[in-house]
Amino acid sequence: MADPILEVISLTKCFGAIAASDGLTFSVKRGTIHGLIGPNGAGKSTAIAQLSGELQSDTGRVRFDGQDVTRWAVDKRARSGLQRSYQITSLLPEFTAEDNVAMAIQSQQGHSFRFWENARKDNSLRTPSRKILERVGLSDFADNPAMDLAHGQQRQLELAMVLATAPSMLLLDEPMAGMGQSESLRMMELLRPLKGDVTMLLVEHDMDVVFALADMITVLVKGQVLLTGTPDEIKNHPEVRRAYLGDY
Ligand SMILES: Nc1ncnc2c1ncn2[C@@H]1O[C@H](COP(=O)(O)OP(=O)(O)OP(=O)(O)O)[C@@H](O)[C@H]1O
Repeated sequence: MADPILEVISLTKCFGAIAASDGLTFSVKRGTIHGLIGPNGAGKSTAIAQLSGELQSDTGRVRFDGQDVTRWAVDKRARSGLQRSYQITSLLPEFTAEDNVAMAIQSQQGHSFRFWENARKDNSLRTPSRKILERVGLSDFADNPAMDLAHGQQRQLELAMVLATAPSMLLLDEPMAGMGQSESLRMMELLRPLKGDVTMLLVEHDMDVVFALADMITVLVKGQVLLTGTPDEIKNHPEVRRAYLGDY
């Protein structure tokens, strides 16, 4: 069995009287897709924000790749390989798909965009950018401005930008949100082969997607872990069915 790349130990975050995360404990094995599911308000987004470093936890610990990252800021966690997916809002709409990826590579290398016109001609950025666009199925759209891409393609571009930073683990908060069925299927087919190279923690409301992709699933209810198990264990667990899945 693969070793855990991420260990979440008694993680807690309160907003006033609400314990959005209440003693979360689970671990994610390296090279797997791990689903994080639960009803609305269960604390999934809060957990993702605590893991990415956007939210400081009240108590508990996060260990990533053998290091205690509990007090690390977002940037430091990202540089160590623990990355949250980009949001469409971080795309530069007037720049081409390739430019957006090249800038993500450049920012990972710690450069500024000051000499962007020169960087655009730089093969050390162009070649990997093209490769990453190919990996997310956007080769034919490399020269299109991001704003001209369809919604699903913009989500593919977000994925390309986060892959440009060479993450070892991705925190994906509803990567299929706002997508139609065919776009969602496409995204699934893009995520699946990344497994192995990139460990993924996947928050997703679409249970078909979660059950198709995840190796293990953690169910949250009211800020607490109800159960961690394989998709079959989760599907067939009476308490999970009662609390969340209903007649799925
Ligand atoms: N910034 C905040 N201030 C106050 N309460 C918050 C804040 N963020 C989250 N909460 C509360 O914490 C609880 C967990 O919210 P969270 O958004 O993490 O749940 P979720 O499982 O992601 O929900 P959803 O599936 O609806 O996105 C909810 O009761 C929510 O109202």
